[in-house]
Amino acid sequence: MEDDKKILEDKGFNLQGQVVFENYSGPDWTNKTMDILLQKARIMCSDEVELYFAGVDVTSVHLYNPRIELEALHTILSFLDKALCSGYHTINGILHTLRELSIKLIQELGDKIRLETIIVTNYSCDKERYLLQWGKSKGVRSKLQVAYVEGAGRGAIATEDLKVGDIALEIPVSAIISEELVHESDMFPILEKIDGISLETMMLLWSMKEKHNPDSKFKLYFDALPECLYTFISCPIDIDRVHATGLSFGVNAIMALDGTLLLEETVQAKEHLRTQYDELFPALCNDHPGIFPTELYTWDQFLWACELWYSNGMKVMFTDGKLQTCLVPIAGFLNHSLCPHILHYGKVDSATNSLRFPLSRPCNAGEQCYLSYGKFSSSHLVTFYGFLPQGENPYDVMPLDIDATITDCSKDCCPLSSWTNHMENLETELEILEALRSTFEDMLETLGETDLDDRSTSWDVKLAMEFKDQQRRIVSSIVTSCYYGCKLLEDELLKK
Ligand SMILES: C[S@@+](CC[C@H](N)C(=O)[O-])C[C@H]1O[C@@H](n2cnc3c(N)ncnc32)[C@H](O)[C@@H]1O
Repeated sequence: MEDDKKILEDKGFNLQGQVVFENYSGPDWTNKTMDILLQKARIMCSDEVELYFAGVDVTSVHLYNPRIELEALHTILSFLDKALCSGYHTINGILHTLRELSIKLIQELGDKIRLETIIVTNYSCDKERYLLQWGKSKGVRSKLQVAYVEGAGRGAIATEDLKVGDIALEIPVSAIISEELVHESDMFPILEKIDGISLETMMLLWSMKEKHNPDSKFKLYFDALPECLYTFISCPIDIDRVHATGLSFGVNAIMALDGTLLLEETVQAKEHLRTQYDELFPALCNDHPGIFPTELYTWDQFLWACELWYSNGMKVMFTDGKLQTCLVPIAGFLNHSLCPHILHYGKVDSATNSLRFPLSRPCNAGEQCYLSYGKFSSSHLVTFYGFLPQGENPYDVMPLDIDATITDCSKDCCPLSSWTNHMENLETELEILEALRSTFEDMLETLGETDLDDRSTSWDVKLAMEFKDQQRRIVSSIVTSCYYGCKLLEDELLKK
């Protein structure tokens, strides 16, 4: 927030929340004004990391990821809508023109980034249809239907042309799986006595049993979940492994991750879960066999539930201000995209007591409607969701240990002429860039070559190899940038 403020001030923007429409003349007035609004909105919509990477050129459209562009346009649209509602009639015409332009820009952005969805027609969607019918009977309103889509299991498809602001889906609170259910269950009095147990773990244990309850209110929800998460067989759309995450990677996939940081991440995450499981079981089954039947609380079932909650859990803010991780039937069919249709969701609307999923960009009938799961790196998406998003992920991270022993000239050098100072700075930069190049070259070597013959048909090995390929491409482009950076600096130093 402080960074946002500073950059806005540096760029000469007014921080009091007021927007001054400068008196541009000529036909380009609307475009120029929109440009200024966009520059401001891009900064407001960027977080600390995004601002850091955008650097001095924060307002340039080229450095921005489409999600920020969409957020920025959407912020402007909301601002214009609010202004129009507040009834400053003298400038209504201007506001309407700007509003039309922002809608047009959102549409154009959507056209640029549209992902092709291939619907797989030879799979029955009966269970999903039953769930939708159940939803309707519980007051769910939906402009989406469910279909199998290539590469992602099920997906939500728009049944009609949806505009910005339309509500694609509305789920009443009574149809959401939340903590309330565990509180009402017979396991709560036992679980609440366990030191340090979180409500999320309680929900997880509740869902492991509820999934087998023939009288469950959420039976159709559990029935529509993929049966088996550990099918490492070849399957064109990997239906059976939807919700299987990096946590169920087999030995070959783990081996394929060698040289990547994801290896450590998945191993550690799994170890953490195993410890958590061992702390609870078999003790709970032994002490309360009626409530925790041994056959429902195996390690495999525990891992299944963890994967379900990681890949389908949604943070919901209820009207009392409490934030809970919930399972939201039907909304759980929405897949993730780096520039989704639905950006803002998760807060229960107090007027309707429902969770609404409004569109931030249009979605045509027949098109897959995407949600944002959050600003996650590819390694996080692989570990906790079991997929790699299409396109370049601006949230990918590459943690680095920087050796702080590289000479810092600025501290102990005596005052120098500006030319000498400039040259010394260049030398330091060259030294740093060379050190970075060598670090990334080592990393590239550790990642090794792709052995195409090794590509197995199992989903986990394929995913691990894809991830490694992607890491290799990122590291290799960093090495190339460092190489050209060094060359530029060397040329500059030769002018000495
Ligand atoms: C909330 S569910 C979404 C619906 C899911 N496709 C299904 O069939 O139930 C999350 C899971 O969907 C899959 N998924 C979501 N977005 C995806 C994407 N962009 N590409 C591939 N798989 C995706 C992953 O398996 C993820 O764990």
